[in-house]
Amino acid sequence: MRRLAILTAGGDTPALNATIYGAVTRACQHKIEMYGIIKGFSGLLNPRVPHVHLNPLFTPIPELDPTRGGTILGASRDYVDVDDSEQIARIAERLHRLRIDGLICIGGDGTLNGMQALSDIVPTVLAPKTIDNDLGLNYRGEPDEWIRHAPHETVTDAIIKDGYPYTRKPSHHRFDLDQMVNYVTPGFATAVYVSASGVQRIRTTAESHRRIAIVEVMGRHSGYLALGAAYGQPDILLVPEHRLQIDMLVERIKEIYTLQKHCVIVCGEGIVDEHGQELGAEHASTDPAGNKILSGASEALRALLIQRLGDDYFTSKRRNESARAAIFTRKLGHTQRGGRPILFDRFYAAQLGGHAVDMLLRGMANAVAILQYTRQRGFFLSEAQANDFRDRWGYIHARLMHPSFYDPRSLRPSPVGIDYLLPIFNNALAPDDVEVLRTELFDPSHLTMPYHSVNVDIDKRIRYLSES
Ligand SMILES: Nc1ncnc2c1ncn2[C@@H]1O[C@H](COP(=O)(O)OP(=O)(O)OP(=O)(O)O)[C@@H](O)[C@H]1O
Ligand SMILES: O=P(O)(O)OC[C@H]1O[C@](O)(CO)[C@@H](O)[C@@H]1O
Repeated sequence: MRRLAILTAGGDTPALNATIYGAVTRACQHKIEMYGIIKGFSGLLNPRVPHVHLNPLFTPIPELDPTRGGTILGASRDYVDVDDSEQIARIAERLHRLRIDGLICIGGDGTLNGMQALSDIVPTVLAPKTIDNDLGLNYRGEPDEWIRHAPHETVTDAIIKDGYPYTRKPSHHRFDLDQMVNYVTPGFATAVYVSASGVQRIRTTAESHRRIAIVEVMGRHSGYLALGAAYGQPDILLVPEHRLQIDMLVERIKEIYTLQKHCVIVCGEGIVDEHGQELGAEHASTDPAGNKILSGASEALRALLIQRLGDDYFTSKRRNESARAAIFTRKLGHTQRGGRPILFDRFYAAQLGGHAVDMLLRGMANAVAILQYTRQRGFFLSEAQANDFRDRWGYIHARLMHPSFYDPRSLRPSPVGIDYLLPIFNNALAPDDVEVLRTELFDPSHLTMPYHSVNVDIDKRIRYLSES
């Protein structure tokens, strides 16, 4: 292989540049040229295929800094239509003219779905990323448990994908952490770091003003991020994999509020009510990939609590605030996806990027570089076939957090959930992750110099395929 291409698709994460860096470093060692495709799949849909040579003279370009969050290549959620054979033929022709021998897509479950069409025309592998930690399997064979229903069938608890409602058969699998496929994905650790810090900061106001804070974290239908936010010591944690038991929740809040005069609740953005309906789904819209944009779980929960607790509850506690004033929400939002990646993400993202290059060199295609963990071996790199992630209809589902990670009675992580988190976070931070704050944030030049975006420098490096 003489020349590879790499792209970043889906939402950004702090570890994308680190993955690109790992892939480029490995490519340099093998004297392979690496072209970065601009803005994910949309770069391939563009007849001029905007791209950047990432390692001229087999040296990584200086803009490629593994500690810089996001992606210097840009990302998008544009769609390669598997059924549009003409579009795919055009992409094949463009890659051929660019003399690309293999492609690395950095992305999550959506990217893996979108990669299928490409792997038929050029050897393609996925290097995983996502803050949601939903790319992977809790155990091999998990995709076979999905049931696809007729497009317009009304089914409770269904997740709608590509127009089809999907539900899960009850699982009889005996879960063991060692069997997870892709234990954790680069991007997740940094997002947890931000979420946990956010929870701690928001508690200050709740505690001082005797309020109930509801902190909403991302993750779509998967509760990993909410689970990880437990490091910020919220009083209550709500995850999408367990239906909300409102009576129990209200009782628990009262107990906590009576004791400590405030309460901090973390909720995943995809939490569901007693009937399996998403709490914040009223305002849902869709992006081109068909992902629901989940909005408003925390606001919907707040409305429920205002109604259930009422002003009287707070008056009885000798507060002169209404329930409306005493219960507030904060979405941590895109802060979870931004900024410098912490050590765990930086290191394993780079390893996975390098591994993706090795996989292509070994002749693998339509495959995924994965990060495995067992109690005996610790973390190690491996690979899986994309088909291992597909259900019987060929669809790759986002991994849900295994329900055993959560204790629905205490509304906290279960012992299994704690065992899951510990290996990731025991040594996740490096001294420089903390030191950087001390040395860089209050740099006096920040007050006088405008922000210099890496996009400006990358723009000067972009080349195009001639249209002739
Ligand atoms: N079923 C599908 N078929 C073809 N392309 C898809 C499909 N699902 C998603 N894609 C494309 O894959 C890319 C990434 O998908 P998506 O936006 O779901 O993010 P992701 O890879 O799951 O990562 P994250 O969830 O972390 O943002 C997008 O460009 C999207 O259009
Ligand atoms: O950046 P956008 O398009 O608002 O997407 C937000 C979604 O992307 C993710 O950050 C990653 O999939 C989700 O957690 C979240 O629901």
